[in-house]
Amino acid sequence: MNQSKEQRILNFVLQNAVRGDPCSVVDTIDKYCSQKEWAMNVGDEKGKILDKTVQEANPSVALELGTYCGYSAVRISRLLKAGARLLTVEFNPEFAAIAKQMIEFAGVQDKVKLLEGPSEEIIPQLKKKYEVDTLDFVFLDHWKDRYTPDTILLQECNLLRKGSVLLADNIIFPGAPDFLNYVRKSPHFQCTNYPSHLEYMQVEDAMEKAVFLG
Ligand SMILES: O=C(NC/C=C/[C@H]1O[C@@H](Sc2ccncc2)[C@H](O)[C@@H]1O)c1cc([N+](=O)[O-])cc(O)c1O
Ligand SMILES: [Mg+2]
Repeated sequence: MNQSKEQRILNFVLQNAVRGDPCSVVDTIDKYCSQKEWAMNVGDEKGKILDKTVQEANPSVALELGTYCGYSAVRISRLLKAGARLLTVEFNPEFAAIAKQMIEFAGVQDKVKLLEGPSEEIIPQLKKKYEVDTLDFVFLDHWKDRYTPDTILLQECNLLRKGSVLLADNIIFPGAPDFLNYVRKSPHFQCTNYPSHLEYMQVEDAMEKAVFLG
């Protein structure tokens, strides 16, 4: 049975990156996906925006929706302070298995908890089952039509506090128009747009930061 693209990305990392070095894992994925096979990792250009936003928020508890191969989970967790944790949600079992190995190879497994299942099921479990009080940072990079319902769900589950930072990928391509509308029109969010480019391509894209005002 021939390998999946995601398996080929993982194998390239296992053979070319430095075990226990998250930066080398991130750089190696970017090398493969820019030179060999495109894949929907946030990439290095938007990754730098992600880095700055994470460092500014300096979260104790962060949530990622859409793990895929674990690129942004490794990228985010490498910046977390001692004792801080990232919960990342992935519902595709094949992707979750790849991401688990990617996270372990990078040596960030003590900071990252991969939750398998759809975000709409996992989010309501975060407080009781995963001992979350409120979320300091949320990275949205899953199905684009889930950004808005999941943002509403996070509020309904009282998982956001004054100052919680949401960062959404792909605002332009593939686009998340209803999310953009929702957060920009809502009195509960202060929004900032970060123009960028689609990972590994010369296509316009952008990220949107939405800070919850309570
Ligand atoms: O479609 C995109 N992303 C969807 C990502 C989806 C990821 O999240 C879950 S869905 C899920 C996870 C958790 N809960 C519910 C659903 C999928 O199994 C995948 O791992 C995308 C597409 C392009 N592009 O250029 O076409 C570029 C990008 O940067 C993208 O992020
Ligand atoms: Mg994306």
